[in-house]
Amino acid sequence: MSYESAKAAFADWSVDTEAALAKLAEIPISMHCWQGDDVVGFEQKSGSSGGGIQATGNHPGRARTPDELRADLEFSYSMIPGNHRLNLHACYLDTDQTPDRDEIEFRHFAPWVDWAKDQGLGLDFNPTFFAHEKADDNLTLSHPNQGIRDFWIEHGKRCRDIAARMGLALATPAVNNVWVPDGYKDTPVDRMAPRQRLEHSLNAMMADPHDKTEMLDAVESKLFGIGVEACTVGSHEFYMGYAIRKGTMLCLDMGHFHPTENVADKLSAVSLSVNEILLHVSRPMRWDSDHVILLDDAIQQMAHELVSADLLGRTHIGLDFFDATISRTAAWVIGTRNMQKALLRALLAPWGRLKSAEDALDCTQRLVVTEELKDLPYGAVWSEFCDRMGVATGQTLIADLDRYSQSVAGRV
Ligand SMILES: C[C@H](O)[C@H](O)[C@@H](O)C(=O)CO
Ligand SMILES: [Mn+2]
Repeated sequence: MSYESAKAAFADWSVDTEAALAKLAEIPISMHCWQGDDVVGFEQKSGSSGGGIQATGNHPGRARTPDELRADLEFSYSMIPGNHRLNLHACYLDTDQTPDRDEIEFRHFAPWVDWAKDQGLGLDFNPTFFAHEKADDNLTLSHPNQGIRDFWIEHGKRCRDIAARMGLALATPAVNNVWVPDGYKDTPVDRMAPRQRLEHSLNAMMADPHDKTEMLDAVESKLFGIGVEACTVGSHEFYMGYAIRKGTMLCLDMGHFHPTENVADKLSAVSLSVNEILLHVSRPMRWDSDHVILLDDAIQQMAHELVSADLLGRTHIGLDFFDATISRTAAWVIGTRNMQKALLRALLAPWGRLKSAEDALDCTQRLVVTEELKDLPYGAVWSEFCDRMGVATGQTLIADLDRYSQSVAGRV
């Protein structure tokens, strides 16, 4: 179907496709660097990830250096319509030096900032509280040992400074998201002490104020991870309370709740108590497996909530998945485009009509309209968006993704 026919089909429902396309073009997605190299980083050190983050698979083409990762990212962004962001982890520093986590400085990330400026990308940042010998107990900011806590507090402080410098350099605030793997494999006798220690460490780490035009603090909860099945110190209730009391952003990772929970349902609820939300859009399969996101019901509901509840202005959309069984660049492209497709569908919904039916308790009308909308020609509007942005679709996209994947297959 042509775009003009699709436009007319949506106009029949009083939906303006041009307004939807204009809005979609303004929504940045923060693409996570760690899909490109299976969460390894560039520290020339080893250590287990901890907290249950684990990339599985051995598809060829893993980026081994910052230059390779940037080349893969450049290709991927060229396959994704719109202007987006990169979410960088602290273990992805780009330097010949080998600073420990409590020694990193902005200069160790300067090549990323220069590159981001050149590419017109915003940057977001994350301290790395895993894959380090001082995290091997699966305890960091809540560790009973003061020295280990201090080490991680210093890391966290430095990351906030680095993120703020990134935000300043790129004239767009960098979200600095804190996730720690802290927890216990078996049932602890004292759940209070580690939570008190985590609270004190976070307070110490975030004591220095930063301009919100440069850096925004976020905290990320988790239900459980492999190796910390019995207790996660930074649980949802812990961070929800912390974010409300301290005025930080709350990060909702779609893989960090019970598999039957609807994370989209949480958006309106938490938005009444926190100003801004960070999303880690992911696809948990039975557990926090971080599969590449599909255009499925969970993602669609997330997009619907963002649009229907008017939360796009105070939600930062980040992605969090890592699949090493498929082309890593294709994973980025497919996942990011799926997030955009879900947003487009939400932007093309006749919200006034749907909400009127609901307000009138006309659930039949709500259901029949919702189901009829599924037959509308979303694909034609998406193709138009990609055409206008000079980005491939369909067979051309598939061929381009395959060509790039083949070109990096020789990396060992
Ligand atoms: C690498 C990220 O920090 C990590 O995925 C974190 O966000 C998470 O979700 C841990 O399960
Ligand atoms: Mn996450």
